[in-house]
Amino acid sequence: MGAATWVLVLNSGSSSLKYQLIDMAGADADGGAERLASGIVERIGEPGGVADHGEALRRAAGELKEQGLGLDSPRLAAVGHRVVHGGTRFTEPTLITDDVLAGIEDLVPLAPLHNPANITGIKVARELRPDLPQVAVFDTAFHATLPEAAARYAIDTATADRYGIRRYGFHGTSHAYVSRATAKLLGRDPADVNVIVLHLGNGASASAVRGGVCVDTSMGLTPLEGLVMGTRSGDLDPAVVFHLERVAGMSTDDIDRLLNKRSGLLGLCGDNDMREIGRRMAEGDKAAQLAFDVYVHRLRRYVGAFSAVLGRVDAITFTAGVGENSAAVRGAALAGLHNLGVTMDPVRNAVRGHAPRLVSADDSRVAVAVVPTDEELEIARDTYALAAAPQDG
Ligand SMILES: Nc1ncnc2c1ncn2[C@@H]1O[C@H](COP(=O)(O)OP(=O)(O)O)[C@@H](O)[C@H]1O
Ligand SMILES: CC(=O)OP(=O)(O)O
Ligand SMILES: [Mg+2]
Repeated sequence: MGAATWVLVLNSGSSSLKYQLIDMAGADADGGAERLASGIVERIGEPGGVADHGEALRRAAGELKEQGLGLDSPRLAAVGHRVVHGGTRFTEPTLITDDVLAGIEDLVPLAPLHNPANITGIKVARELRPDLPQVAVFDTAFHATLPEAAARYAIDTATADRYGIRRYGFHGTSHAYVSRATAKLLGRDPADVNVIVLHLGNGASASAVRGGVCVDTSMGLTPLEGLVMGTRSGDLDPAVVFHLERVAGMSTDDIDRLLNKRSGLLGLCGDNDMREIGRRMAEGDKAAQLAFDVYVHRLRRYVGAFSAVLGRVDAITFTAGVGENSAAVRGAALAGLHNLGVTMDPVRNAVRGHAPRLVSADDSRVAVAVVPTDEELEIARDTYALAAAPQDG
């Protein structure tokens, strides 16, 4: 029988559970981890779907068992959980104790769509394998290095400090993984490379990474700020909220739902999937075109802003569902930015692929890259390093 080198990674979203079982036996900084199984349980809490994240995890466990990879296996070393909000308390991967779990529960008001699902995943995994180390890997952790000038909102300091109001940033495992992978693609040491990472999935965020250290990011107190997303508005004048309260008579919860669930691409054109928007644009659909234009305009603003924040930019990297797959978004976001040293290669940009690749012209001062993200592998590495790797000495 082999040693316990498997890590189960759970990535609970607001209505889905993604899981992967990864064997870390041969893993090093450059790869070697082996994906044994992966799956997704979708439509959690929706008609026709499973009831909650607890049931989703039991279903995932059943699917693994059918493949001969049951969670009762002695090869399983630890469970790694994506936890979206770590607040100021959790800035490193953390072994989950009762006290840590209580700390994650305290952060629910800052991430009401995300942290409750993560907490259910932790509780059910502990029930299934109480003997195993469980590790929380926080979306916010990579952004803990933000300088105060970038992390502070310009509001009354006492109020901000009392209520923990500051920029936390999210998608940190993705920004960390992709910025390192970009340096590797360029054949350079991450410590010497400045990268703007554009993580464009359902949730979307940009970050500015200087020498491997995050110095700015577009998401804020919650994952609502910044870029236009599938269903979230991203940046807007905070007075929009007061206006909707006073003039439209909407409640705080109504506005929360509006901005998180009925805005972004969906709010602008009725579709939140960039593939469908592309099809509609090809048919001359004006609403779809406007949604695309607003999305891209916001992206360009952040590219410009983070170019100024970094001073010297070595690479701009696209990742996640839209970033990895939409040549149209990449092309439009970076068109005509020669003054910033960016020249795309339209042919390279149009080629589909699954490997990290360059899509800029050879004479572009700033490299433009597409790098598939792998949040699960990053979480598995953090989990294994903390809980399961053979200790020296
Ligand atoms: N071929 C494609 N072309 C354009 N957009 C795509 C394509 N495939 C996926 N997407 C976009 O990626 C989004 C999902 O991204 P993903 O990173 O998987 O999201 P998340 O992990 O946040 O759920 C979809 O909503 C869709 O807009
Ligand atoms: C933090 C966040 O926005 O996550 P997701 O993209 O999974 O919704
Ligand atoms: Mg994602």
